[in-house]
Amino acid sequence: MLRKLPGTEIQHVVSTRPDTSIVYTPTVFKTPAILVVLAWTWRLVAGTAKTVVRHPIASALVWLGVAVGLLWGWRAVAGGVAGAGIIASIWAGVSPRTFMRYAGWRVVSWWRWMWVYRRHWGGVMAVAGLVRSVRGTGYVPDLVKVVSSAAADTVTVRMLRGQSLEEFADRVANLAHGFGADLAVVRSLRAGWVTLVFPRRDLLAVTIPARPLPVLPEVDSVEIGVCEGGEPYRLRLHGTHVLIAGATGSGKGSWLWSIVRGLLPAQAAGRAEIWGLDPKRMEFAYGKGLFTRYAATPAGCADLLETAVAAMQERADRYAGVQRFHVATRRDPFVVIVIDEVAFLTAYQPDKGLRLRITAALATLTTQGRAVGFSVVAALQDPRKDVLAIRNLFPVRVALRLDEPDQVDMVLGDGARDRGALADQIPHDSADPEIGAGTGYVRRENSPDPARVRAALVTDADIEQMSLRYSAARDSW
Ligand SMILES: Nc1ncnc2c1ncn2[C@@H]1O[C@H](COP(=O)(O)OP(=O)(O)OP(=O)(O)O)[C@@H](O)[C@H]1O
Repeated sequence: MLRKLPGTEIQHVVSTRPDTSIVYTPTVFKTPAILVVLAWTWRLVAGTAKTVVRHPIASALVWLGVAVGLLWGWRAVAGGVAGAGIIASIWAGVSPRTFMRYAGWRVVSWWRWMWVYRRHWGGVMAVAGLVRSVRGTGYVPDLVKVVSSAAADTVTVRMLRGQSLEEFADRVANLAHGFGADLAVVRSLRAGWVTLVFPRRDLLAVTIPARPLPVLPEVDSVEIGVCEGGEPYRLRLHGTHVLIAGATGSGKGSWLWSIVRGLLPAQAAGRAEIWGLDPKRMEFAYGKGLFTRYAATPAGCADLLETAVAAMQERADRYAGVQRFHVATRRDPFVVIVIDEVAFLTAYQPDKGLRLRITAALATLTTQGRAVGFSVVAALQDPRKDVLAIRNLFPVRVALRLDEPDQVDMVLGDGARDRGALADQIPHDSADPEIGAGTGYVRRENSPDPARVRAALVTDADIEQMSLRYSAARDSW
């Protein structure tokens, strides 16, 4: 083996153990001291400038402390720190919200940047396989910014040139464990940049009570629940169609009822109509007085869908050449057709004639309804294509808890699971059905990154209250 080594390198071989790669003694070049001093000075200046640019407030405080110390001595610095501490405590006591917003979270962000991320950055990147070596020099993705909130740390990273988002997405588990989080979500920011979100406290772990009924009639979007960061989550309805997929007990009902709840004031004002299709007779029957129209039998559902198609086409004829977009009015209300377990109507329906009628009506509504104010919201358990061939006609899709990892991309589109939509890992406990129920990932129309959200639970008591207030004793069925 040694004979095969080229030329003089044989002299430098220091290890030839069979279980390790060959190690050579390094060739030492004597660098002039002045070059070493210049290189270190340059690194110091560049590092300081970078720190000042990235952390202007913290840097200014440090410089201020140094200046005060030089001018008036360390007692003055200690007095200043104590004074600032007292002011901060009073501020935090009087208005904790503004204190955290303008000062507290900045300090937490800085601390976590330094203690959690900066300290372990190189090591975690190397172990996760995100460091690249080019001609013997190692390159590490650049940790640019950390923003902490009650819910999560959001870490902004500049990738190495030539690196892709997918490389980070493939290593979410390594990154999460490396930085002491339970999970990590990778989001694209812009070309060459990536955002890593490390949830710290799961704001979605608790059941969210039904959202307040809107004060004004709303049709564009309705408040469904809460986003991962704690902000309200609104689902757009007008001008789109929504597919909600989730295993049994995943909480599809809370999504459907939150949609109904959010539209009730608009329906009462005559600007919206909610049509309910309830083939299992389990979901909407309890509050069927809340729907403008309601059907439960397969034949009734087929008739209702065809009625919707006819109304949609009549509206499209009227609009042709006159108006291109729908505006919800009393004459032309926004019609939302809410369907529980659509597979009962499309795949499991034994009557082929009915199945074909229903599939054709659904395809027509989902391809032509958006512009004229007809939206379909459908829920189903099994997202396979043979169960709902037209699933791609739903621009907004929601993946609640799913049984298998493959189903995530079936619902949210290719690569969604790699981007952090771990719908197959949403917790479930048959002893406590509320655990994880209503939690899901949403792929929005304008972003490839899935968002984790949780719908509010609309209880039977909420439905009773809504019925008392809004049931207009409809006689349409
Ligand atoms: N958003 C939520 N928050 C907390 N608990 C919820 C939520 N949604 C549903 N649950 C709980 O989970 C249980 C199952 O919910 P739900 O019936 O809506 O599931 P599903 O997906 O419609 O199931 P199936 O397909 O079998 O009808 C409910 O009884 C309720 O206790």
